[in-house]
Amino acid sequence: MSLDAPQLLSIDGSPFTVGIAAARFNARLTDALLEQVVKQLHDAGVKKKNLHVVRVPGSNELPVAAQLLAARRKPDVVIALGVLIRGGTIHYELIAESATSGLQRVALDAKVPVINGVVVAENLKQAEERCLGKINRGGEFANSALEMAALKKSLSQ
Ligand SMILES: Nc1c(NC[C@H](O)[C@H](O)[C@H](O)CO)[nH]c(=O)[nH]c1=O
Ligand SMILES: CC(=O)[C@@H](O)COP(=O)(O)O
Repeated sequence: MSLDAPQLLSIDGSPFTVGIAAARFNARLTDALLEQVVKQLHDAGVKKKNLHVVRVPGSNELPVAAQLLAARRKPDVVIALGVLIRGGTIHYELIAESATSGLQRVALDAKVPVINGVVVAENLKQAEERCLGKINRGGEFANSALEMAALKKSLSQ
């Protein structure tokens, strides 16, 4: 279990615009991740009007949604959220790989940081621990987003 996430740097989120794409697959868990992310961003000062949330069917659709958000909403950072749980076939593994490389591609092509907030779990218990339990992955994704938005801003000046 990975618990060694970096400490949040002291970052004022008030100047930032954030795009969030969240899958609807495994909705109880992705909704919880989304709540954690939004709470952390609000706590850091990100304004409600500067949060653009879109939903997609599953994690496979996240790269396109991230690309559309990056192009249409001009965010400082995009966060992609999904929960992939091993099924009976290797389908989840293929999606995990293509979503990961797709999200990175969008980030590099659009020159906008894209946070990979896709939880990939062997089973429901692992996924619940990360989205509903003592591991606050959503908060960690939000912190990464704030740090990358701040980095982008500082290097753009
Ligand atoms: N099995 C999971 C999926 N599967 C759905 C795909 O992401 C996609 O929507 C479908 O293949 C149509 O392109 N998605 C998740 O987010 N989590 C899963 O566990
Ligand atoms: C339909 C899916 O997204 C797929 O991952 C479901 O799992 P399975 O591998 O059992 O077909």
